[in-house]
Amino acid sequence: MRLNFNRVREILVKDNLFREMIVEGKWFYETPETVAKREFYNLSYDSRQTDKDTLFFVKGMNFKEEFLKKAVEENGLEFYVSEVVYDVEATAIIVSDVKKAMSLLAQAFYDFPQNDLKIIAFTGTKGKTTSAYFAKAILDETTKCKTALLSTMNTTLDGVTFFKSQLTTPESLDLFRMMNEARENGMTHLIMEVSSQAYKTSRVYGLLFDVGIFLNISPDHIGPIEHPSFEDYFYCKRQILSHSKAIVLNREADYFELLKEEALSQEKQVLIYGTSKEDVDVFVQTNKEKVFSFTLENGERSNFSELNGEYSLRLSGDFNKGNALAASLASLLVGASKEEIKTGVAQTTVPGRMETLELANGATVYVDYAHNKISLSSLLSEVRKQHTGKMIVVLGSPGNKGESRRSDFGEVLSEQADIVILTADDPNYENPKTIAKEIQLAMKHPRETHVEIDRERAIALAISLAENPEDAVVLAGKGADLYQIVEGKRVEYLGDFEVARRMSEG
Ligand SMILES: CC(=O)N[C@H]1[C@@H](OP(=O)(O)OP(=O)(O)OC[C@H]2O[C@@H](n3ccc(=O)[nH]c3=O)[C@H](O)[C@@H]2O)O[C@H](CO)[C@@H](O)[C@@H]1O[C@H](C)C(=O)N[C@@H](C)C(=O)N[C@H](CCC(=O)O)C(=O)O
Ligand SMILES: Nc1ncnc2c1ncn2[C@@H]1O[C@H](COP(=O)(O)OP(=O)(O)OP(=O)(O)O)[C@@H](O)[C@H]1O
Repeated sequence: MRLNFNRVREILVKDNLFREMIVEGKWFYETPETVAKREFYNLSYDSRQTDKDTLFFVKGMNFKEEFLKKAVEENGLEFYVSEVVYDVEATAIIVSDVKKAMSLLAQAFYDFPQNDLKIIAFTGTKGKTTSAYFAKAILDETTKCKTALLSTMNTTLDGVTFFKSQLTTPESLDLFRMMNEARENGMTHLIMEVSSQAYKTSRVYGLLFDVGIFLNISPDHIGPIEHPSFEDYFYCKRQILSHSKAIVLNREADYFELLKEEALSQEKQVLIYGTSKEDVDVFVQTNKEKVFSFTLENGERSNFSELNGEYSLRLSGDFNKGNALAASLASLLVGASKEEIKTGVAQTTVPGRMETLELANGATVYVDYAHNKISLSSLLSEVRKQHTGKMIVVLGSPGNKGESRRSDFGEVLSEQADIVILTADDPNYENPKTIAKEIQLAMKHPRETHVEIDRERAIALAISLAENPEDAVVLAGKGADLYQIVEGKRVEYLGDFEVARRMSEG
C-alpha cells in the first residue's frame, strides 16, 4: 500500500479540499520538486503510530499540538494534513475539511476496496445490528461465509472470526483498511451499519453502497457531542439515500413520505416494505398464534413476488420480522436466492436481543438491548402480547450521555410496565441514584417502583416478584454487555442473561 504526493494533491484538488501546502516555511499551490516524488507507506490519525513515511491527519476535538510536535521530533514524521498550520518542521498540506480528505485518501491508499465488495448498509434508530445479523446469516448461505460484517457489537473481516467493535461505523482510515483486509481475505460481500455520526463526521465520505436500507427514525443521539437537533440527526441519517445505488425503505418509518420523496427523486431502484399492502412492494403478515413465523406477500406498489411465502425465525417480536424482511430484500438485491434467505432468516440469533429464559414457575425472562424510547416501547408491547400477567421491568439509563432518555423511559415505563426496578446502566461519572430519580420523576402514572442500584440484586428482586407463566421479567438496556461503565472505565459485569440464569437456578 502506498500513495504518491502528487496523487494526494490531485485527489484533494479534484474534491475542492486543497488550500495550499507549506514546505520548509514557504507556501505553495503547485507541488515543489523537493516533495513531488515522496511516497507514503502509512496513513495515520494517531501521532503515536507514525514514522518517516507516514502521512498524518490532524483531527479531533481532543487533538493537542504537542502530539504533532512529538511525532515530528521523536518519530521523524515529515508530512501532515490539517485544517490549521502548526509551528513544526514538517510539510503541511492544508485542507478545508480534514475528515473528508482522510476518507478520500484512505480509499486511494487501499486501492478502492469497495469496488471488489458488494456492500449493504443499514441505517435507522433501531434494528441496525439485528438486521445486519439477519443479512449476515443469509449471505453466509449465498457466499459460503465469504461475507464480512461491521456491526456495533462485532466485526468480522474473514467471515468467521469475530472481534469487538469500537464504533458502529469506524473512522474512514480504519474502515477502508478493514475493507481492504476483507478483500484480501477473499470476502465478496460486506454488511455494515452506518450511524448518523458516520455521515456527520465524514467517515463514509465518497463511499457508494450497493444497497442502503433505511429502517426507522426517532429522536435519539441528540446532545453536546452528537447532534444539536433531531433535524440534524435525521438529515445525517438520510444521507444514505443519496449514497446508495439501490434503496430499501420501511413504509412504517416516521417521516416516510419525506423519505420516499427523497428516494424517488433519484434515478435508482427503490423497494418499499411494510405491514400492509398499500404503497409497498412487499409486506409482512404476522399471526398471533405463530410467534416464530411470518408470511411475505407482494404489495400494491409493484408485482414484486420474489419473496412470497412463509418464513420461520428464532427471534420473537414483530419488529424483528420487519428487520428480517429488510435484510432479505437487501440480500436479494446483492445475489441471495429465496431459499438462501429462508435458511438464513431461520438461523439468525443476535446476542442480547430478545433472548429468553424460562423460570421454574413458568414465568419468562427477556434480556434485550432496548435502550431508547422507541426500542423500549416496542419491546414492552411485544412482551405484553405474550403475557397477560405482571410485567416487571429492570432498567437504568447511562450517565453523561443520552440524557433525554431518562424522561423517555419514565414515560414509557409508567404507561407500559406494572412493576419497575430502577438500577445502574453505565452510570459513568454520574450518580446512578440521581439518574434513577430522574426516570422516576418522569413517570406520569404511579407504578410500584423499587430502586436497587446493584444490577445483580435488581435482577434477583425482579425474578423473586414473578409468580407464574403469565408473568414476564424484562431486563432492558444492557443486552449482551459484559461490563458497566463507571468513572470512565469498563468494570466487569457478568451479563444480564448469565445473572438471570444463575438466579433462576437458585
Ligand atoms: C464525534 C466523533 O466522531 N468522535 C469520534 C472521533 O473523535 P475525534 O475525531 O473528535 O477525536 P478525539 O477522540 O477527540 O481525539 C483527537 C485525536 O487525537 C489523536 N491523538 C490522541 C492522542 C495522542 O497521543 N495522539 C493523537 O494523535 C487521536 O487519534 C484523535 O485523532 O474519532 C475518535 C477516533 O479517532 C472516536 O473515538 C470518537 O468517537 C467518540 C468517542 C464517540 O463515542 N462517538 C460516538 C458518539 C459515535 O460515533 N457513535 C456512533 C453510534 C451512534 C449510534 O448508535 O447511532 C458510532 O458510529 O459509533
Ligand atoms: N425495527 C425495530 N423497531 C423498534 N425497535 C427495535 C427494532 N429492532 C430492534 N429493536 C429494539 O432495539 C434494540 C436494539 O436493536 P439493534 O441492536 O438491532 O438496534 P441498533 O440500531 O443496532 O441499535 P444501536 O444503534 O443502539 O446500537 C433491540 O434490542 C430491540 O429492543
